[in-house]
Amino acid sequence: MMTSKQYLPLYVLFGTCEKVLSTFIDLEFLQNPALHAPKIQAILMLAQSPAAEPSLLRLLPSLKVIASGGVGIDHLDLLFIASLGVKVTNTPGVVSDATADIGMGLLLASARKIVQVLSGWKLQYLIYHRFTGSTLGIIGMGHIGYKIAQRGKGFEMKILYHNRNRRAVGATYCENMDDLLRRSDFVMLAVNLTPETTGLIGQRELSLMKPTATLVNVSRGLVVDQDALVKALQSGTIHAAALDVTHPEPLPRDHPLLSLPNVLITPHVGCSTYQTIRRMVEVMVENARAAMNGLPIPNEVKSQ
Ligand SMILES: O=C(O)[C@H](O)CO
Repeated sequence: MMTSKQYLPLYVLFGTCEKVLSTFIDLEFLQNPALHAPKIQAILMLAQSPAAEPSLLRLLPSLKVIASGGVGIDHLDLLFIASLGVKVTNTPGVVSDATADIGMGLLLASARKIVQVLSGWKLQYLIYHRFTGSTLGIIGMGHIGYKIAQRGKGFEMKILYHNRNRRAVGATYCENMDDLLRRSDFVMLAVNLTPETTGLIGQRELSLMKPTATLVNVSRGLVVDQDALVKALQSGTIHAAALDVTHPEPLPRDHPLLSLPNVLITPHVGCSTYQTIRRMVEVMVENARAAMNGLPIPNEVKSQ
């Protein structure tokens, strides 16, 4: 049975999971982290937490590991952290089902305008583009992309995907992303945020999409050029967008994406189920413990 005292050398940067984490960590410890800084060997943080500042990390001479929850590690400066001799871990696979669920939920809600019609009869929203049997283009065929493809097949969708390499996923590979953009009724972004994927979808890419198409993003806000997206949605270049991620999060209240009638936005809740977060925290703790004890680390992320 774990007790919080065993975890005294952990310092937690809270994201949205305070309740779950507090079952593992002695909250009293957080009152005065500076006092404990020399003892801290591990930081647990969530993928959507603010970046771990170099100025903070330099204060922690005993730090061995940053155990990040979720799959994305774009909030971490891997090269700088490696230069401190500190390991980084994530929790791949744990978030895939829940994130794919949100992706499909957004897709379906957007296609059938479920949010727009919730409050009753609004004639302009009563006819939809079909969902079952349409073409779904997935950009990024990792764990999450794969789970989305499986769900799409349940809706009898034709599945296209674009990825750095071809995978045996029972879907049509588009080596050229433009080809996928031209052919898809729904485009789902499920890539990691890297320098190569930052701004992946801009004005040119949006102009290749069908005017009836919907863009769904469960990846990271920065994968899309948001100004270009606003223009594409206002001008009818594409039909709609459904976003679980934006940049920044949350968007400022006066951001045009928040008032467009053809946009649905959820607040980065892809992985937010009790079961996913609990498992995520368990894996974070397993990773942190392994690194702290010099054991093989289950999910180490190497800097390139
Ligand atoms: O990166 C992830 O896994 C999700 O965005 C959760 O933060």
